[in-house]
Amino acid sequence: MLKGVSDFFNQTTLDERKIYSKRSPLDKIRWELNSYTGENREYLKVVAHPQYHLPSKPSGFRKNLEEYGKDMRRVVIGLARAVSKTLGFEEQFIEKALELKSGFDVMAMNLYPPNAKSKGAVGLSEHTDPGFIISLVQDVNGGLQILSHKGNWINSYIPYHTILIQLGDQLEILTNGMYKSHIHRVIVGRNKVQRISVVGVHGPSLDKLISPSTLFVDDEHPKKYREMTYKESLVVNGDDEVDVHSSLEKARLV
Ligand SMILES: O=C(O)CCC(=O)C(=O)O
Ligand SMILES: [Fe+2]
Repeated sequence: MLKGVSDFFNQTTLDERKIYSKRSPLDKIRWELNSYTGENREYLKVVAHPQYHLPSKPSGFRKNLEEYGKDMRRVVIGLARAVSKTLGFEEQFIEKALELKSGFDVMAMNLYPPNAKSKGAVGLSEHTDPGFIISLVQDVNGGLQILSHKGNWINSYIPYHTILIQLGDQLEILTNGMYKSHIHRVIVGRNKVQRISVVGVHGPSLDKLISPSTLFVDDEHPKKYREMTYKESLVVNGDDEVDVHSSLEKARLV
């Protein structure tokens, strides 16, 4: 799958990729190249569920990604059940609360240049991701940092053939802040070679209203987030659904 993504970036011309630049807020495929001090990243984001949208070139790319997407959905449902059980609730708790069966998934394929070709040290500035959970695979190690609860940046080490799972905004909202959406960033300052990551943002159904579950709210733990559909939360800052940008700050009540 990573080879397919690498072929997309390395075996197509810039003009072939530019076809997927922003055309409309309803785009299902979005490409962008950012090269400035705040961001050094080329990316392709595609809607992956309920329906998969993928460029037809290069050959093999589509098939590999579809297969990975299908397998990841099984992992996501499995994790939803495991987390529900860990919380002491019925197995279907998260699946139902987020309507994951018709969940909105986006796959972001990111290419970061080697440091010799980047403008500054930042690949992607600090942010959280929307959704229930976020899956991440990469071709070479280096760059992704996660903010610890003590406020230190931790370099992530992801062993080869491993999928890193991060928590997303809607899990934080559903649990009224018990689980925190991970703050992370990408640093390219020491990267000798280019790095590719494939990030799956696995979210609720677009029309599902997401708010803190009553199971997490009581006199000692007042409601910390306002209610919004997943779609509203994705577009409230003027972004498009396919951009999958966080709006957690807008949802916060306290
Ligand atoms: O490339 C990475 O390691 C992280 C990318 C990321 O955070 C994102 O696409 O939201
Ligand atoms: Fe992210």
